[in-house]
Amino acid sequence: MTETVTIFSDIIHLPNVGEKRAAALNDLGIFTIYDLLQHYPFRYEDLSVDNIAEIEDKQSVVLQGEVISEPVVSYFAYRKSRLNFTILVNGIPVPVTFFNQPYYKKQIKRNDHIIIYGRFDGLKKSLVAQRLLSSGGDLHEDGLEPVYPANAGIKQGGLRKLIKAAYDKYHLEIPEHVPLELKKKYRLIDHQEAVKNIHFPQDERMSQEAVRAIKFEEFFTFQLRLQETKMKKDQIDEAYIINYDVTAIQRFTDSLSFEPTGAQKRVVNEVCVDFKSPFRMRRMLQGDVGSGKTMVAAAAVVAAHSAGKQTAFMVPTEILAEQHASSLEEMFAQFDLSLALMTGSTTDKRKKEILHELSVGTIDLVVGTHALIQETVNFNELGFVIVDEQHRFGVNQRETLEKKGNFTNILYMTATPIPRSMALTSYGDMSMSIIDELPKGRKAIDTRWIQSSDDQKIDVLVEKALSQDSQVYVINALIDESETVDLQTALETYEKYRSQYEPQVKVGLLHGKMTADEKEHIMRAFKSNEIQILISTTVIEVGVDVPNANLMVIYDAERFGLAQLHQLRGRVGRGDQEAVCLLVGQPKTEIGKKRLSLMTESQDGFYLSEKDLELRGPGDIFGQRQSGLPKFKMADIIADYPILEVARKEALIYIKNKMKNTKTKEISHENRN
Ligand SMILES: Nc1ncnc2c1ncn2[C@@H]1O[C@H](COP(=O)(O)OP(=O)(O)OP(=O)(O)O)[C@@H](O)[C@H]1O
Repeated sequence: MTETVTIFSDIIHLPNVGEKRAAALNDLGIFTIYDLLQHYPFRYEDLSVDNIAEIEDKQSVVLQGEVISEPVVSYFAYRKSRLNFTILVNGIPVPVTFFNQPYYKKQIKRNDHIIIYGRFDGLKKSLVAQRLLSSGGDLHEDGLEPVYPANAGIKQGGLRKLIKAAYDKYHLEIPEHVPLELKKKYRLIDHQEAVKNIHFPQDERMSQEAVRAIKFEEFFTFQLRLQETKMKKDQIDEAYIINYDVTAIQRFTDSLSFEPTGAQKRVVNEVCVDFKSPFRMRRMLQGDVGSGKTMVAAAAVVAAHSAGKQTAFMVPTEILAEQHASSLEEMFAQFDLSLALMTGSTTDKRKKEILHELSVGTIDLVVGTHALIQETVNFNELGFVIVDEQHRFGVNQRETLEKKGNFTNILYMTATPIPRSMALTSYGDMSMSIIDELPKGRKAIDTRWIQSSDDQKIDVLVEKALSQDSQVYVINALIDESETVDLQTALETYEKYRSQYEPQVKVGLLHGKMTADEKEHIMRAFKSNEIQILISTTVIEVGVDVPNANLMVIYDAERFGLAQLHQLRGRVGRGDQEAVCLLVGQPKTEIGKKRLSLMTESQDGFYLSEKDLELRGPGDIFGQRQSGLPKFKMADIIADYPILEVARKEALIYIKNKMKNTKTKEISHENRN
């Protein structure tokens, strides 16, 4: 039985596509026939005939004229050839040369009317021709010719022919996702029409209309998917309700040594509203560096506890787990709330105790690494899960933890401010909470930028910090993706600082080639002030808290993104002393300069992450693959943000209406029964 070929079938089913061509197409990201139709041009060549009176020197032109001399082929060098003849264009004779295309001689005859494309020499009034567009009785299609991303295995001409063939045969199967009323509202052409016009436009206006419709379609379908997942996950069930005691939260906030900021109070409230609702909470908490996320998490733990629910708090590394456990312990000092820490280093004996206590419910909160997702871990009444730096865990790991409870509410936290546009697109299926306010009295980190590695200036700062018993971070840039090169640079810096400062102070080295244990060991030594100067590559932890470190020197700062520099800078100034961050870098581009001067001007992570996105583009921030950002074929999250906003709003309305209609139908169905 032969398989029915549809627009979604493998590209190999198209005529003129063999294994080799299919492989070349695959390299361009084209796997199905529909992928091929969505392989959009990145520019157009204008193939309408030019007026010879208006053309300029070195311009690509299309000329139409009569051949007035016999075409002659002459050979030179090794297999090189020239085909020469003259055409008469509006009464002006124009000498034409085709290089290395002797075969055109057969198609071009004296007295023919032809149309050719090439580069015009204004001085000599001659044309170096590249293509014959029409000769004899051939029809020349006026208009714009698409130029596609291509490769050695499949070139422009081949792609154009394949796309044309695919369109002719399968255009009726091109899916339409945008509802008619939206197309009317935003004056969008049909998707099928748009695909046609993007590949075969008659003029610029048509191609622009196509681009607009395709971008909307891409964002709209993406948002529909996102919202649908959200709805599915938000199934109503009373079992999700956490009936907390509001006075417990009040007692907790009263017991703190500080007054929560407005943003902290607002976010605690947002979590509480979710707790009381019969939907599963899936909330992402974004907080700027040092904005006090831990307090918010703690208040939520107190709320869950007051309703008799246990909490699991998962973080990516042992150091962070220890850090969180100790600051939470401090916050719960006046509370009857039992906390345990469970990591890979927990002894077997202690682990056994914890496992037992978790299963009988005498531990209210367990903070830990992925040790928490082991099969042996069972809870008595797990109702709340917190995942810190969630992007560092796989989806499976997160789900395994969530499934350890029956109806768990989930709070994800991240210390990397995500620009609004990115957050909406990547995490649109979660609710979002933002802490964009720093605790009162927090001093700005004195951020300076020096152009060259002026050792003297750096030395003065390092010596000053050491004389005040402060500790120092020295960060080396990520030179390239290979850790080997990074390591080399870090090693050189390490040797330099050692020879300069040891044995009076101890210099430590941290890099990505170390095992997790070695890294933890060094970080611990730095935390406990056994090491005073820490030389590190970018492996230094997000969220690491060493309040005694008040100077950070960042070499080759121009190689970092703004968001990353901001994260790094946030490692200092966590105590009550003045902190300095010294950026050493000589950016070669204007953008590079702008980035470093922005760092000296702003301490606001959300502002900087937006700027970073503007300056670098989304792919550059973390590398497209790591960022988890969806890639669109035509639309661009940054440049087309206004369209994204509209598409998101409309997708939401569309889904809500759909749900309403389904309900109405169910009700009228019940009535009939
Ligand atoms: N409202 C507040 N007023 C004063 N100090 C606060 C307030 N909230 C939190 N803090 C203190 O600020 C410090 C930073 O808080 P926390 O560790 O929760 O920050 P964070 O959001 O996790 O930051 P990072 O992501 O940089 O680690 C802690 O020492 C905490 O006790």
